Amino acid sequence: MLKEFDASILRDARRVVVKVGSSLVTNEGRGLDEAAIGEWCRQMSLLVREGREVIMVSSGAIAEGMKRLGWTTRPREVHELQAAAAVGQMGLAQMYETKLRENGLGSAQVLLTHADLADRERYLNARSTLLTLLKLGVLPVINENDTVVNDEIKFGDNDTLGALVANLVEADALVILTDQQGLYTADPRKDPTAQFVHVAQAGDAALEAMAGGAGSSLGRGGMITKILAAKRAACSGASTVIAWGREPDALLRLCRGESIGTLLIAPTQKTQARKQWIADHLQMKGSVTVDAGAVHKLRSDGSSLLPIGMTAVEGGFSRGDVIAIRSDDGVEVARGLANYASAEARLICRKPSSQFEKLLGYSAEPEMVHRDNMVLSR
Ligand SMILES: Nc1ncnc2c1ncn2[C@@H]1O[C@H](COP(=O)(O)OP(=O)(O)O)[C@@H](O)[C@H]1O
Ligand SMILES: N[C@@H](CCC(=O)OP(=O)(O)O)C(=O)O
Repeated sequence: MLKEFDASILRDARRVVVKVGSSLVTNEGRGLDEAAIGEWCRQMSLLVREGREVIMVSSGAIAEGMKRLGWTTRPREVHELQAAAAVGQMGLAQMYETKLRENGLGSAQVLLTHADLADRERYLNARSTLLTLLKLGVLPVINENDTVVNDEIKFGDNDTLGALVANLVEADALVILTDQQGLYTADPRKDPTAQFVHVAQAGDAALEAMAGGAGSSLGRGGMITKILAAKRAACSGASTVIAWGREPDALLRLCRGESIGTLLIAPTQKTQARKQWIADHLQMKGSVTVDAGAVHKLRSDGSSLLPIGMTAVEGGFSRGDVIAIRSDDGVEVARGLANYASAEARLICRKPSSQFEKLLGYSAEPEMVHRDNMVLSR
């Protein structure tokens, strides 16, 4: 196990996903905790003002819905849980909107399902929307779209959703705020001798043995889903901090480089992780051939691939598929995520972006493959 809490990880993080659990958000089910939500919103707005990009993943819809409906025990029927989520989500969105606005920040509600992130096209759409919101200086507040999912396809707990969002937007860090100071060697509610874990490597199997289930009937996952979320976030190079949500100024202090909570360090760097994922694609559904000028731009200038440099489109692929980029002698120059399906790519091949709207009926990205989603082949 690692000993040093590397405070520079959070200090240097530009893009951060913050996740808060149901019990914190709803004050153990007593109703939306206005003061706590206000505090997180104040801190997040200060972070945005200093140039960081922040996304919030907030639970609490079901717990708040139960409170508003006067239900004291969690229903077992899925449609009742879904109804509670629909009621509670109104309050949640309203509260975040109000508190962020009070702090001078715009907000946006994004409700996602597993199917949205499993489908390549919807995945890319969700990604583009979130990145656009960040660029606009608006803070996205995400929850699972509980009303349309059933048990088999649910994320279930928002720790997993937080990690998937961190992967989706390639965040530098995931901060999971909960009702404990962080990870202990055993559930501190059950084992008073449990020791605090300051730092460890995300994905270390020993952590999974320490973590138990949820501490209250409101939380879904407990510590185990947080440990697994850290492992998942690490796949795209994001490190995770698990910290107490009521720790004064926790978010600000973490981003100033203070050691708070448990840090689970991603073993691979962000860009390396993403490029590795692209490079590892053995089977590609298609390719594009590019002219000598485009080859030079990709290899020497670090440019994205624009359709004007393409001379042919081979195979059938969808938006979001990994495709090969080849020179006219068939040698693979690079590979990356296609912004356009093959049928559309054929329409805009050799064309400048000014003509895309006329050719496609809509205007979208100027790049066929963006540099961030591309890795050069050796
Ligand atoms: N090893 C552990 N260290 C800390 N907390 C643990 C551990 N194992 C289980 N837990 C429990 O996990 C709970 C936090 O998870 P959960 O109730 O799902 O919260 P949230 O709503 O914040 O996601 C804690 O209150 C604690 O009882
Ligand atoms: N989407 C659900 C959250 C599920 C849940 O309980 O998550 P968590 O409290 O983070 O373990 C809701 O808003 O009620």
